[in-house]
Amino acid sequence: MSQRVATFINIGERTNVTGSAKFKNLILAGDYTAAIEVARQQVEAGAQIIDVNMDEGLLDAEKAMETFLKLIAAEPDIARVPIMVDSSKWSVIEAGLKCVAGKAIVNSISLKEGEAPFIAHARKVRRYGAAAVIMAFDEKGQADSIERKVAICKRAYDVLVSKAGFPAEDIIFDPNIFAVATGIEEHNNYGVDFIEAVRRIKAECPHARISGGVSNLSFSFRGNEPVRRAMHSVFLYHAIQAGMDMGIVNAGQLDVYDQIPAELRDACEDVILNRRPDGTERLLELAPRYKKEGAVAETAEAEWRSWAVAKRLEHALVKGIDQWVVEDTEEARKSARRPIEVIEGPLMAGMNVVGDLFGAGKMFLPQVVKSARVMKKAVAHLIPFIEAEKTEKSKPKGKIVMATVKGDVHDIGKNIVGVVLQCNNFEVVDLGVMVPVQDILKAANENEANFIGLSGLITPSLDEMVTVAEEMTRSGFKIPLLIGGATTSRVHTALRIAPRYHGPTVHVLDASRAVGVCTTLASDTQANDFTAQVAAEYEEIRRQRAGGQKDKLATLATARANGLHIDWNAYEPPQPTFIGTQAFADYPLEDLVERIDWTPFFRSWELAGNYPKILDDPVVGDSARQLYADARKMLDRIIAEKWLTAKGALGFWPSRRDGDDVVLFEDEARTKELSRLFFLRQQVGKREGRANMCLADFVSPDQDYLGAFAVTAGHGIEAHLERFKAAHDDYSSILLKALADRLAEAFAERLHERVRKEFWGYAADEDLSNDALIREKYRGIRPAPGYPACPDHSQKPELFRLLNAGQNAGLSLTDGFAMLPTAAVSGYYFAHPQAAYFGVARIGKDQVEDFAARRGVPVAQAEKWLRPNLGYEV
Ligand SMILES: C[S@@+](CC[C@H](N)C(=O)[O-])C[C@H]1O[C@@H](n2cnc3c(N)ncnc32)[C@H](O)[C@@H]1O
Repeated sequence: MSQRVATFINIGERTNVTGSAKFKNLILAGDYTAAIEVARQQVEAGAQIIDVNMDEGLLDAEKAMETFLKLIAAEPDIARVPIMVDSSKWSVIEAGLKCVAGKAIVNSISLKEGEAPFIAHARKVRRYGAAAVIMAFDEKGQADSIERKVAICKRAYDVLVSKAGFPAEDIIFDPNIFAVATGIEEHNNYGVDFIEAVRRIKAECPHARISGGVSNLSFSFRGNEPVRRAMHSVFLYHAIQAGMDMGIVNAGQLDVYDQIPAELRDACEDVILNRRPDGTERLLELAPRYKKEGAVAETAEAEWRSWAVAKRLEHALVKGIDQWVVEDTEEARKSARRPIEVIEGPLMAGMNVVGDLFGAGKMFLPQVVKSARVMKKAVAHLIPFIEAEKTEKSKPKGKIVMATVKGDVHDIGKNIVGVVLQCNNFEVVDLGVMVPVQDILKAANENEANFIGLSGLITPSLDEMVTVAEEMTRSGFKIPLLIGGATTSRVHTALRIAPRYHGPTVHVLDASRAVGVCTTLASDTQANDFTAQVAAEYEEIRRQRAGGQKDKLATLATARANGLHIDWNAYEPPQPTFIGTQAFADYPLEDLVERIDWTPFFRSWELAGNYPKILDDPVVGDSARQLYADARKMLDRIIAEKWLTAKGALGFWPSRRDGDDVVLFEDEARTKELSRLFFLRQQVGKREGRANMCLADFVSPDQDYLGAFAVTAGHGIEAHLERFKAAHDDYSSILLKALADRLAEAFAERLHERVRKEFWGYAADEDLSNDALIREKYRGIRPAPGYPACPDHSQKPELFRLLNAGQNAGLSLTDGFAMLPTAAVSGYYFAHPQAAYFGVARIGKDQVEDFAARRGVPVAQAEKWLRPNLGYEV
């Protein structure tokens, strides 16, 4: 099969006014520029011949044919494929033939009006050196049975060869493909008739070729593209084996026969080969299920594998197919002067297409990451050759330490920038993702870096970048700081980051600018001018932004007076079933799967929309479905092969509120103080009747309880990340990280549910669906340090101490209070029915001083911890 498929010729059908409404409208509107693009797209999608038809009542078809073909002749990338001049009018065909420089194909002539005109037309075709499509048509009409198909073709063949001197190899028969599965019994054998006729015509008419308009076949399934594509693929699979040489078919829209789901493929086969009387009913029954399933495979594999190597590399990059990338890269390398040219040429060109599609919203992050995986594999193959080639002269232009900052796992942008810089002779020290500031500075020192590049995709990264800038200043760095990533901007860099760093700070818009910026900054002559110019631009941005008025904050005393006043006399605090902690050493992952909230999973890949609706989204649905299928597949393996271990701890303690603190005790008598948690209160002005909230307000000043938890699903992840790293597989790596995050969140959700029903037991009868759980329709909250109601991350060490999270859950904290393993969730449990989430937002200096005094730390330390919430400049 594959051998024959490789020689099968696709005839593009979109430049046909009778078949494409879009093309017709362009021609009617005289928009030939856009019409030519249609031809180009066809060729790019793999058409090896393009069929041009201008048979439209409102058109001067001869003129249109002439104009269009002349324009095409001037486009080398289109003109390289033969043109099929298609018309039912001989005058139009002749007008076309006059404009085609290379070998043309006439579509079509037939015995419809008898032998004499047929011979006359054939002779004329011959004079132009063209080939011709011969329709299986005679004086009696179209051939509809095997016998008539074969008989008419044989007769035409004999006439052409013996009477018109027509070369047999220039004869292309079209024995008519008719629609099957129409509900009319006579039509059931049409597929078989065509295939059988092909076999016999090939035997009886040596050297002649066979073609056909494939889309007719599936006419009854209009509107169901996936089923139509499957039918076409199955049909061609058999017809090509029988000897079909070419076909009018949308080349980019054929599924790979082997990849069609077996059930659908069998049903199509039953219909096309007329294998069972109820074939049509069965396919009709099945069809709706596949309507939304999308493409089985974008382009028939055999087809794109035959393209030129640069085109193949581009296709592999755009489609994220890594199967052949090493062999294609090797082929490109062999024909390149230097290995680096493969990167600078076809690979970068392919990545540019990816970048453009991504930018235009036609491609989404999961696909881009798959593309990056292809790129990485290609580059990994080339690196040894590039290294081997390096001479004394090619010293790196500079060294850059790059990192995705702490709190962020996204590194595609960074990786691409890294690749581009490496290709341009910069040395890249890539520290990976979630890199704490200390590690960045340490690496920069150790490597004597010339620049530091920070990347981030999520908003919290912006603050982390400010921290890095401050730390760089504190540590006396002077080297340029480059800021990049989707969430960053020139304005944020100018307003927040640049003022915190004493050296040059430059926002780099995208990978393509990175080389220019680094080259300029590495240049002895240009660096100073450039940094001065950027600094002046940023100063101007700051000047323009200055002066915006902010709401006035209430004093801490006023805010406290306006706190939430719960009637504690009317409340009986529920007693937990135990005091102290409980550990879960190996929580079953199976128990977590149904608690997974998939919506944030898609968001982490920048696919907007709620699960499960997102799977049917008209824009991102295809991407989302593909990603979801990959995720479920990996999740099954995570569980079956126990890639990850979930560990956690929870605890309950007698407690009491003390101002804005909550005091925890070892004993029910509340005499032995165990801990004190320091909460913050809203100070932004409130409307009448709205409280200035603080989490402490939800705890009784007499006798109450507070709970806490810390869970992770990240144990064991490293070995697998290493494995993916070795395979240059960022896609699987990020997928695994995202799934581990999901499992950790699901663990938190599941544990909270058990807390309410079992361990604290204040809602034993709760019975909520997963959807209701996700919407947090239950009593009580589990606020997490670092989130808006308790934005202070620095309370995490105390939380971890209380839970003995190190021993009980194998969890630790980085210097920046990020939890390790990364897939982790922690927080407090509040049980009061009025407990709700809120945001502390901006706070005043009076509260920061009060907070510092309560915690026994200098005000400056408190300001550092609370920086994102400070309502004043420091
Ligand atoms: C980040 S989402 C996580 C749940 C989501 N279903 C998931 O799987 O990703 C919600 C959690 O964030 C925390 N959270 C949300 N809003 C908060 C707030 N204002 N203050 C404190 N914590 C908050 C709580 O721990 C809450 O359970």
